[in-house]
Amino acid sequence: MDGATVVDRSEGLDGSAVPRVPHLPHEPHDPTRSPAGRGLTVRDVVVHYPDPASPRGPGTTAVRGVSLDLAPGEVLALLGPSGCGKSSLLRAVAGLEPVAGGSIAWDGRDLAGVPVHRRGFGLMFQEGQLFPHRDVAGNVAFGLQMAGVKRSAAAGRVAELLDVVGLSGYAQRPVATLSGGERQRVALARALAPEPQLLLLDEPLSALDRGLRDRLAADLRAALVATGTTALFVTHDHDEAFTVADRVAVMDAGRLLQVAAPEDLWRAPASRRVAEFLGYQAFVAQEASGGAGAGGELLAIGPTGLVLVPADRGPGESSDHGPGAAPDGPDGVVAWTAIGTVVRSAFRRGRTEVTVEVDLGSGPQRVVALGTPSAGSVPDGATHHPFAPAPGERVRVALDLAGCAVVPADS
Ligand SMILES: Nc1ncnc2c1ncn2[C@@H]1O[C@H](COP(=O)(O)OP(=O)(O)OP(=O)(O)O)[C@@H](O)[C@H]1O
Repeated sequence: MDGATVVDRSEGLDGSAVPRVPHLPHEPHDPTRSPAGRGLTVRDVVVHYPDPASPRGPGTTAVRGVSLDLAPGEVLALLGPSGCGKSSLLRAVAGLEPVAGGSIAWDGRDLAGVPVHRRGFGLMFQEGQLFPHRDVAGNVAFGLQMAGVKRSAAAGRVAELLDVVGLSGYAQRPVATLSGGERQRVALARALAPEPQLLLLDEPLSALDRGLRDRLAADLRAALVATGTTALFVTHDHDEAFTVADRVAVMDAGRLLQVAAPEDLWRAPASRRVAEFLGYQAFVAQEASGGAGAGGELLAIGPTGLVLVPADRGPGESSDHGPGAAPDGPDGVVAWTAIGTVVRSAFRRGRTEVTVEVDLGSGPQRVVALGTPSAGSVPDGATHHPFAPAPGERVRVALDLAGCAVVPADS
């Protein structure tokens, strides 16, 4: 490790300056949120896979007592790391996997024993699995034909759906000529066409490249909202979950950790594990950071929670915010600072992200701090280039509390 890294404790980590973070109440998980049992009701569901090599072995319990509700018209994302049980839960709701415990109901009707094709649910997977011998319209019309919808009525619905997914004019295109993103749009139109009472989507965008995923996630949300579709959406990508869903359910190791609207989840993660999964990059004991009366809590520092400040800027020159205030931007920087060593600088999305090795109280670690013009901008005619320090330079990082949250320390 780089011996040059130091903590400037005299300037706040253990001392005078007190970081103040708006402390939002954590939304408790309320499994009875759905009005009068309408929509999807999942109660204490367990999904267990026997060990194929040894039927008497312990097998794998993929879902461990999950309860959640999905109101009509709501889009809920199941978010969690690979192997946490998202797909198993989705498949159990679809009827593709038996439940080893608990119950799944739609509009108050228990679905135990109701086969997949009688649940009235639509499915869409990572690879849209289009019919290669049908054109775009033929693919979208498939579900309608299965449901006995007349050809003339189906044609109108197909045109409507192609419009919703942004593929007007594509009706006669052979699917082999489509890009990956266009194929997933067709798959979405096909899944929406029969107006499923619940649409189940399993990583529908994960086969696409990053930029396309971002665009399609927004379009997917628009299509679900425009058609009033109730949807359960599985993803391991929090950006995608936040873009598509009304509420996000975070899963880990078969259990549900927190269910909340994206903004609430981001501002008040219920535990360190949830915060880590959302991308909070560092955790500082409140005692160490000088938080008043904050025993048992951690300050969770998000991707925008650290900024660079000029090396000569002391705590006394920092902004002063009252308790509960939610500072944002460079003005939100408080006196809590530490000195570290630059590992690299990268200019991304219009800002400089500086990776700094620094000790925030629990040993040296790498964090990303945002360069701001106030950190030492370089005049260039009418414009200012953000400060981009070179590797090895010593810099001072400071908190931007608008990018931080408080989580329980023992979580
Ligand atoms: N058919 C199966 N037989 C045995 N074990 C299975 C089966 N399907 C999944 N599992 C196991 O159950 C656990 C949960 O898997 P699941 O696919 O539900 O997770 P996931 O969160 O959807 O993961 P990913 O994001 O990687 O798809 C994993 O340990 C997995 O190995």
